[in-house]
Amino acid sequence: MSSAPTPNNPPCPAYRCQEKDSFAYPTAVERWPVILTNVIDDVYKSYRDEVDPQKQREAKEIIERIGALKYEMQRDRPFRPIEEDGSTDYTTWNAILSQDFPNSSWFSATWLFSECYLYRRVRESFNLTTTWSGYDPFFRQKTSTFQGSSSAVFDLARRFSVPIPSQSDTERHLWFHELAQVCLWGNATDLSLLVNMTEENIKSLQATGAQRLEEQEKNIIVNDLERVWEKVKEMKGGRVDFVLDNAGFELFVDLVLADYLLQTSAARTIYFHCKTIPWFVSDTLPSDFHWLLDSCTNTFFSNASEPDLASLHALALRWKSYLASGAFVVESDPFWCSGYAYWHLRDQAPQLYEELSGSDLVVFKGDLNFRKLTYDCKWPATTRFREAIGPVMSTLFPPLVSLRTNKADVCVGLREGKEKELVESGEADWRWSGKFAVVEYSEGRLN
Ligand SMILES: O=P(O)(O)OC[C@H]1O[C@](O)(CO)[C@@H](O)[C@@H]1O
Repeated sequence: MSSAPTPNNPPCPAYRCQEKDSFAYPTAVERWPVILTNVIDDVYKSYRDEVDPQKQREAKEIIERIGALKYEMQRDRPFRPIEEDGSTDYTTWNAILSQDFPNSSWFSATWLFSECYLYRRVRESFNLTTTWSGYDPFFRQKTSTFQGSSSAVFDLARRFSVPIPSQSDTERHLWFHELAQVCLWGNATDLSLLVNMTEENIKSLQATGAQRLEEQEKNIIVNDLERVWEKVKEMKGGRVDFVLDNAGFELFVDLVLADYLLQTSAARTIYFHCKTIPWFVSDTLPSDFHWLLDSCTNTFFSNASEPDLASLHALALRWKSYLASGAFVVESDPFWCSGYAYWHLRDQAPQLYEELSGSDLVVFKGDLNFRKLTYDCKWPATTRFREAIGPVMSTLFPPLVSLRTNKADVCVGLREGKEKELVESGEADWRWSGKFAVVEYSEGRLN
């Protein structure tokens, strides 16, 4: 590699929305317009009964701005700077725009950057108002999808509401494998992709039973789970960090795994890293985290049976007690909502990097985190994960694992011949169909 990678010049050629054979293209052409239209519909629903004239006027302004954004994006106009919108990060955005994307437009820039910029522009539309600046236009969708996940939520609550009895090493091993897989497949159901999925499709992806997990295990095309277990089984009262992805069901299963790590004393503290602004539709904000705990103890799932509700309440009360005792810590940092790949974590967010350096294991959930770890570029699929996450993350950072269902082109870590097998077995869209997953581990800093 001749020079250090930069956002518009990753270590391998970038995926760009203008490339019709990449998932970037349908994402920009078909999915982004739907997502923006849904934002408009949501604001409309929220303001139509509003009596405050300022709120009404500002809602109309937001709708106009999102309409203009959609027009600009669909016609591949050049990027413009983020307005001074009262946020702390607009200068960082404008610096990257002028340094790295001075002549770029929506389809010519890297897919990773364009998509992050899209969500930052949505936020700008709200930030520029007085009465809507804290509003999350995706909250309604997040809550209704969580409501639709109730059968998997209660399956898990019935099993895990009671504290885990003491376990033999073999039992611990088996439980860890099962819960890590539940946590992995919880990523299959994110809202930006599920625009066209039926409730039945979603339920099948969320199935938590052992038999179903066993069937799905063959779809984990890179599986380092055993290496993760080797690390976890040695841990005693450590620190684990979850760089979260989606709110709702995915967060729920993250909490189940985190709870298991606490109860088995592998971890003493679990840090959850949330987004700072509404992001990729369903990503977790600190408010979503607290909302989830509340929705499991209030009347949100009011149609469930008494025993089911009692299980869920018991589980959520235990999680709340972890928050109160400091065993669960909720954090957020603007870096997670920047346009930078994680190759730049140390230089762009030194404090966050420093803090994460104290972790024993950092769990990166979901597709976008994987894209950012690997710089979202055209690595040969057999590239080693260590190489794709770059020198800092592979040799100076703590052990890390990415739990990701594949929803974008980039993929690394495959064994020789696997890609060919997938394509020949009729899975031409294996990179982004969401049917396959990877668990990729880096043992991190060289002591
Ligand atoms: O919630 P996740 O797993 O990060 O998925 C979001 C991803 O899904 C997609 O919407 C699929 O392309 C990507 O844009 C993004 O990387």
